[in-house]
Amino acid sequence: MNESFGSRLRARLDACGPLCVGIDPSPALLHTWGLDDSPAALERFCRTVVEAVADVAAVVKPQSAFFERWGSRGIAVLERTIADLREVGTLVLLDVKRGDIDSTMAAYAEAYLDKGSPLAADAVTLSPYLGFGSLEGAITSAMANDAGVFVLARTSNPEAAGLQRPVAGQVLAGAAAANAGHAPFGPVGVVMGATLPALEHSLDDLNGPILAPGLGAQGATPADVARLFGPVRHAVVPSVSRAVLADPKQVRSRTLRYRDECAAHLSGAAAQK
Ligand SMILES: O=c1ccn([C@@H]2O[C@H](COP(=O)(O)O)[C@@H](O)[C@H]2O)c(=O)[nH]1
Repeated sequence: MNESFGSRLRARLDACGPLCVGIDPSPALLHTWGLDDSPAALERFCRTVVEAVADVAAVVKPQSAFFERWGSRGIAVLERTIADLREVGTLVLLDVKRGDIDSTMAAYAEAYLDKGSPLAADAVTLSPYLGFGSLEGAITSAMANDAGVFVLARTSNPEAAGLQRPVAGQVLAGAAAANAGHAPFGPVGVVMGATLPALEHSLDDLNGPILAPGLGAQGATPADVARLFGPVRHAVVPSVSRAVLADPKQVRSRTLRYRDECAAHLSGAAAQK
């Protein structure tokens, strides 16, 4: 695999439409599915989701926390889930929100981005709160491995606003600088919630993808995605977890509905421009 993450993401968005589906096997969802809270149930949950969405979601985003809570047995399920998805060509964005200093950050990059690692994903989420520069090694590693990173800029949770608002511009500027000259996207995406009341920064110069979580359970709608991200509709990847995972029999149909509604609203935003 020698194609950059940006090229692979572009191809996948063009082929499958603009949706990221989260795999969030929380105790509550396992219970709703009639499963016990165990690593075996975790595996069954993941296999069901992979079978339902792997060919229709551009990106699948396992939430690492729900695997980590089972220690090595949960991590083993995460490894298999990542491998199953990548084998069929679905892009895997591992939601781990890591961020640290030099050699520690390098170890995280090795764990999640190095092609040879058992946990290697196509991209990971990173936290920039030790300084955007602390992520440099991970960005270099992402490029070397044809992988990507998504840096938290303005997250979907309401309590983030006070902390993130003053620094989001720096995060976006750092991402744009790292992406300069790359086509069709650079390797550095950003996370901007679909729940935001408004975008306070332009994303025109980002030249990278935008993960927009918050659809469904957190209250954002496909119309919100188009309202916020219409001007960068080619680069936005709205993300939904609980709203498609709530019923094991409806994971695929709900995924298709969210995907098609997002695509329709985003193309409507194009028509209005
Ligand atoms: O800003 C952010 C960044 C990450 N998340 C994660 O996405 C999913 C959202 O799940 P829903 O069920 O669709 O609400 C979850 O794993 C979060 O940790 C986010 O919500 N917001």
